[in-house]
Amino acid sequence: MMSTSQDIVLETKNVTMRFGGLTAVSDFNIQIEKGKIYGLIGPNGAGKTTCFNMITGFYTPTEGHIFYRGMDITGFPPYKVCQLGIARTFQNIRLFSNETVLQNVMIGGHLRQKTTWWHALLSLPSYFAEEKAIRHKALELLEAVGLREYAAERADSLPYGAQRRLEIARALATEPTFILLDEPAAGMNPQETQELMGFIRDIREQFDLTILLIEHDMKVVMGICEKIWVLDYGVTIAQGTPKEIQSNPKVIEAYLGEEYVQNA
Ligand SMILES: Nc1ncnc2c1ncn2[C@@H]1O[C@H](COP(=O)(O)OP(=O)(O)OP(=O)(O)O)[C@@H](O)[C@H]1O
Repeated sequence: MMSTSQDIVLETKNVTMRFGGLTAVSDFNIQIEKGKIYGLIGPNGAGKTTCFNMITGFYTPTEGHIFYRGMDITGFPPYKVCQLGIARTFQNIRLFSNETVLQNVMIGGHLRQKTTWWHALLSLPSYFAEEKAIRHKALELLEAVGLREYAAERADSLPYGAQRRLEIARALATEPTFILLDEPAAGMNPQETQELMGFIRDIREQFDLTILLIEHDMKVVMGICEKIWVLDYGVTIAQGTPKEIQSNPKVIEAYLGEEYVQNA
């Protein structure tokens, strides 16, 4: 079935990012359908994280436009992008390591908060009611990602795989409809990676999400992505289903290598 514009959660049109003389991303065009898991792959330095930084407002593209549910969000600051329903995680886990697991998730909830700091100063009931609601929601999210029993522990006391899940829980606390995961399997052992794949599918169902992920672990990418975009030196060299990507000669040459094909 053909997708209608309502099915498209995110669309980029000829998005280009230059840093001085370096073109990190060139004419990036993607259309991401609601409810799907998309992958962005390519060699180191290909421009993948730069794409994430443009979509989430950390960088303003030099050229081109980004549309979220039909709205032109090009150049919107990160907090605005987040409030609209786009959340992300980072390649290097960015948790508040001295804070508890629960507090880390509550921070995500605060980004959605309607009452402000002066409500708190004035001790307005609306402030305390909202704090309570954020706490309750954070505990529910921890339950959903299997970390409820660690709520009171320090974030940095968790094993690595659990820290990644916690970072995702914090992103979910901002109530996103679209989530970008930057190398979610990085540093994970095979068992954690296997669990992560199920986890990503579960949160998609449970929170009605659309997902774009960057990942170097091809088992994860080929196992859970419905469509894959391949970048090389900032240029999109291929796009398609896992099957199409795995047999694309340009992708094999630039990224996967003959060895991968023989072992696949
Ligand atoms: N703020 C910046 N200033 C200058 N150059 C940058 C900046 N951010 C990224 N680059 C450059 O843009 C290119 C693309 O980098 P990017 O981090 O997007 O690649 P990547 O595909 O995410 O790589 P990796 O897989 O290693 O994370 C690289 O050459 C990088 O050095």
